[in-house]
Amino acid sequence: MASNNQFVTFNNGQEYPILGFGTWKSKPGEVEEAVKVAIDTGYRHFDCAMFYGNEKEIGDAINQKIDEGAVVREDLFITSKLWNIFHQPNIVESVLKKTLSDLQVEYLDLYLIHWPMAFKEGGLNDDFIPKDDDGATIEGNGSYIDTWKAMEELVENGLTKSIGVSNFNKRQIQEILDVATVKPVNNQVECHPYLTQKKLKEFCDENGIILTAYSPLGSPDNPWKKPEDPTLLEDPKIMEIADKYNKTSAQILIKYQIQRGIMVIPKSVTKNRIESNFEVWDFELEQEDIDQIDTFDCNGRFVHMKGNMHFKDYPFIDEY
Ligand SMILES: NC(=O)C1=CN([C@@H]2O[C@H](COP(=O)(O)OP(=O)(O)OC[C@H]3O[C@@H](n4cnc5c(N)ncnc54)[C@H](OP(=O)(O)O)[C@@H]3O)[C@@H](O)[C@H]2O)C=CC1
Ligand SMILES: CC(=O)C(C)=O
Repeated sequence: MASNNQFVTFNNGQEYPILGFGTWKSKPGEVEEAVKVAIDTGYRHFDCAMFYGNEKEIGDAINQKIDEGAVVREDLFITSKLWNIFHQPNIVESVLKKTLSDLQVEYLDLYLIHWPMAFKEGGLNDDFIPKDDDGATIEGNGSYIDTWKAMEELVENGLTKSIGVSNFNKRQIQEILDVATVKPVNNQVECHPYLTQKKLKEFCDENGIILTAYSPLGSPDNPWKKPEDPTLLEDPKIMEIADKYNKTSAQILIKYQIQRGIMVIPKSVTKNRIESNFEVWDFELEQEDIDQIDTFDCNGRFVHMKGNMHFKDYPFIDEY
């Protein structure tokens, strides 16, 4: 099944599977089994983050599969992300080394700055969301430009093959490009039919940066979801297209991104969903259906971190 994988090529020549496996909200206790099922299904690209609190269990799953001979390390493409309290350059390498130790691997394939905005600086044992007495997140002094310079050293030291960013807007990416000696290969952002990221994609295409679509199914288990929020997977217009191809809504949402050349990382801890989300290689959406899905854009964001809107590097004030 793994042979069905389709790859993108980064600006540094590294190839990466276009379809990956999300792990946010996958609890310790369930994520280990989910990752093992995913590897058996054929997924080779795993999207992780220290913030998700489950890298140790993901590492256990990966290593069990390596030990039993199902895969070798070189078959896998593992992404992780540097959290917002770790922007100070002198701590970046030790934070990555903690992720490597939890994932039980010698190197990452892709390491991202998780958000452009910095929270109050902390260490590995500190709260990931530092709060003041009123319960508001405390902003930090970090600058993503300085952080980027420390990220470049990780590539030079062989700790990660590629580096990139996540949740960065056009202006913030341009600032990185202006100083980079190692170019970002990837910007991971929320992306689905309600937020197609057309303009950001055009800018990234022009600069050789591949987008990854997070929350591609509309993140129905998102902790900030309100009852009145639309459920993308049940959108009648998506369901109609799914019926036309005899596919599920999830498969249409995943294939939509693949045909746009966008990496896509749906999350599931449910065996039959993990499997069916990977069964997207035997059909092609017609261009008229892709064009129609493009028209569903309504700047609909599920992961907005609105509580941090006043931070100097909050990314979602700019148009894109
Ligand atoms: N860089 C960043 O800041 C961010 C990165 N991410 C990354 O992107 C990944 C995906 O995004 P996420 O927000 O988790 O949301 P998704 O859009 O992937 O949706 C996940 C939800 O959809 C359900 N689901 C999965 N497959 C199906 C299916 N075939 N039919 C019906 N329901 C289904 C899952 O349920 P169940 O698990 O119960 O099966 C879960 O509730 C994350 O896990 C994370 O790795 C996400 C947000 C922010
Ligand atoms: C889910 C995630 O990656 C966030 C909120 O940063």
